[in-house]
Amino acid sequence: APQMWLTLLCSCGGGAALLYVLYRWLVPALVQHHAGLALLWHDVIVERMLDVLTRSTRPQRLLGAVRRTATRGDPRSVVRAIDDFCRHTEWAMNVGDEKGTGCILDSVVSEVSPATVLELGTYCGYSTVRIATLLPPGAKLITLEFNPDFALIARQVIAWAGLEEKVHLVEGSSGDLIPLMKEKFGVKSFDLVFLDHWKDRYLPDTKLLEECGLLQKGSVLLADNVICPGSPDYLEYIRNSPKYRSQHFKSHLEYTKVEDGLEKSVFLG
Ligand SMILES: C[S@@+](CC[C@H](N)C(=O)[O-])C[C@H]1O[C@@H](n2cnc3c(N)ncnc32)[C@H](O)[C@@H]1O
Ligand SMILES: [Mg+2]
Repeated sequence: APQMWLTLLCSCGGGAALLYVLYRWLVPALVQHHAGLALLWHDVIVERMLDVLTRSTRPQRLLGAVRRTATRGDPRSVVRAIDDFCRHTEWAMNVGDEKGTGCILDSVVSEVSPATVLELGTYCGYSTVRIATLLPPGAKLITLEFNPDFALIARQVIAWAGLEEKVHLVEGSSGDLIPLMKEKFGVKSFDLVFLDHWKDRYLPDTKLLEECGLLQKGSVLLADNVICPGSPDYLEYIRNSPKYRSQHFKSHLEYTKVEDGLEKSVFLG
C-alpha cells in the first residue's frame, strides 16, 4: 500500500509539473505570434482560470503587484511594476512597454506637450500614468472608463503614482461623455486624444469629437491597437480624410510578438 501511494503521489506531482510548464512557458510561447490564439489564451482562458483559482480579478491582482513592488509617489516605478507583472506573471491589456517607450506613446506626448489630453479607455490606469508623467506643468488629462470595477482600480493606481492632481478619471461611456466635455468639464478642445477603448468606438467617437468642436488645427489623435485587435473602419477614414495627416507606427500587441501598430493623425482643421 505505501508503494501504491508513492506511485500515485509521484504521478500527481508529475502531472502538476507538466501542467505548470504548459501554462507558464509552452502555450505562451506557441501563441505569442498568433493574434487570435494569443488573445484567447491570455484574455479569456488564463484570466478566467486565475479569477476562479485566486477568487480575485486581474485588475485586483495587478493593483496588488503595484502595491508590493512600486514606490508610492514614483510613477515610473508604477509603470515598471505593471510591465514586470504583465511580462512575467499575467498578461493584461495595457498599451505596454514596447508601444509606450521608444518612438511611440511617450514620444508623441513629449512632442505635442499637450495642455489638455483625452484618454478613451482607462482600464487599470497604466497608460494614464505613462501620459500624465510626461505632461507639462498645469496640463490636464481626462480619462474615460465605463467599467466601474476597472475605474476603482485605476483610481488607486493613479493615487499610488501620486498623479491625482493631473488626472480626472470620469466614469461613463465615451459616447455619452464626449458631448459634455465643453459644458460640464470646461474643455475648449483637446491637444491630444489617446484612443484605446473598444475598437468599434474609434470611428464614431472621432466623428463625435469633430462634431462637438473638440479638435482644433494641430490636435493629435493617437490610436492604439489599430492592427490587433484592429479598427479597419477607423483606419480607412483617418487615412483618406483630407481633414487629417496620418502616420503609422509598427509595433506588437502588448507583451507579445503579434503584429500591431499605432496610428498618429494630426487634425488639419
Ligand atoms: C484596452 S483597455 C485600455 C488600456 C489602457 N488605455 C492602458 O493602456 O493602460 C480598454 C478599456 O476601455 C474601456 N472602454 C471600452 N469602451 C468604452 C467606452 N465606449 N467608454 C468608456 N470606456 C470604454 C474598457 O472597459 C477597457 O477598460
Ligand atoms: Mg491598447
